[in-house]
Amino acid sequence: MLRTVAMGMMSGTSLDGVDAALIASDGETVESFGPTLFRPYAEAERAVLRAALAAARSLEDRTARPGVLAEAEAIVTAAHAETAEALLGRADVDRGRVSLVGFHGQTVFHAPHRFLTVQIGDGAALARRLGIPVVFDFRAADVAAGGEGAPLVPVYHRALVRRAGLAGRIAVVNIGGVANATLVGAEGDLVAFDTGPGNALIDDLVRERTGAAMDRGGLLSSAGRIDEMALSALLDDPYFLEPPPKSLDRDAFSRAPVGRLSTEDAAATLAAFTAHAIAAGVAAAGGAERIVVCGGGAHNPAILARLAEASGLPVDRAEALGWSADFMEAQAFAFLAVRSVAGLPLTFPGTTGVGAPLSGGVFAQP
Ligand SMILES: Nc1ncnc2c1ncn2[C@@H]1O[C@H](COP(=O)(O)OP(=O)(O)OP(=O)(O)O)[C@@H](O)[C@H]1O
Ligand SMILES: CC(=O)N[C@H]1[C@@H]2OC[C@@H](O2)[C@@H](O)[C@@H]1O[C@H](C)C(=O)O
Repeated sequence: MLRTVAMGMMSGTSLDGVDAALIASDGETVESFGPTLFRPYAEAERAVLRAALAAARSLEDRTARPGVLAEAEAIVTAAHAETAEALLGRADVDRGRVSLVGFHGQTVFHAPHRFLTVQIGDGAALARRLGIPVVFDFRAADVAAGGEGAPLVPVYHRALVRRAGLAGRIAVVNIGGVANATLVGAEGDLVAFDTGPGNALIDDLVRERTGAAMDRGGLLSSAGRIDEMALSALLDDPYFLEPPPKSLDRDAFSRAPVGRLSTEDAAATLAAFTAHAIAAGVAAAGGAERIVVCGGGAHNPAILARLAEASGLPVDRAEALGWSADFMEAQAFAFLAVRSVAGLPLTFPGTTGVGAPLSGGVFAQP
């Protein structure tokens, strides 16, 4: 099949900013990885996005943009246009060769059992502004067909595992705001699901207690002691008993059990919560020979150490395999855009619970 140079852009549940990455791919394999760019949200933009997340909880219609949601959508579209322009303008990028953009947008609400998943961001406006076709609204078709609408990245994880020629069953784990795992079997069979919290609870705790956006380098999580009672209370949630496929909204868990702990102990306990939920999820899904970690949580040594301990498995960061921990999702949406245009499936019974492999995404011409 013909290869496309595509740009993928992701604004994840942690609300940290826009990740953009270029890849060359035919939608089956990844020929090469290109330059990447991260554009953080300004604190004022992030405040509007947080307000939009709260407002979106009462949405009944996924296309409605009442009040702050319209403002947030304009911010998301503008931030992505700016990021794409900046990446396309770089000296190491040949703008004329980039022929497709995959635009995830920003999830503001995810309730697939109510047939509702809401990603804000105007794909048609982005296509016009960039003069490049854009694929967006990747989750809607899967949810409409009865799937979870997430995770979508597993088919990209499989392409990377095949490309690296890894043997055995591999767990690729993304620790973003929420954490998700893809188990890639030796035959390429896929089981995927959101494991539980990623960094969102830690981010919210640290913002409230210190004003910082994150526990950078895991310094607080590493300095604290895990409160086992609080950890048990956190893990005592029916979500962890549900079989995969399953997916989560960013704000599915409460951090009330760590409310009385010092900031360090609370952060350590929340890091352990993330790690234990991943380890338990991987084990319940049949286990793996190794775990490869990507997403921002790969920068938190307390999460990685607890994950190795709780799973008893070798845990590597994506970089150990030559993959990008920070831009894997952006690359994935480039890959998914190419698959969408080719009519290839994005989701599978094992990844979202959809009845049969299904393509998705909405195509916008400039
Ligand atoms: N240097 C760092 N030290 C510690 N934590 C970090 C570091 N860099 C990023 N993180 C954590 O990772 C988060 C961002 O991760 P990432 O970009 O993978 O999430 P996302 O893509 O927004 O979310 P999701 O995958 O759920 O959609 C930050 O909010 C922060 O908690
Ligand atoms: C609804 C939604 O946006 N979910 C995100 C979120 O962040 C991580 C996890 O929860 C995953 O399910 C998904 O993102 C990645 C990119 C995915 O779809 O694979």
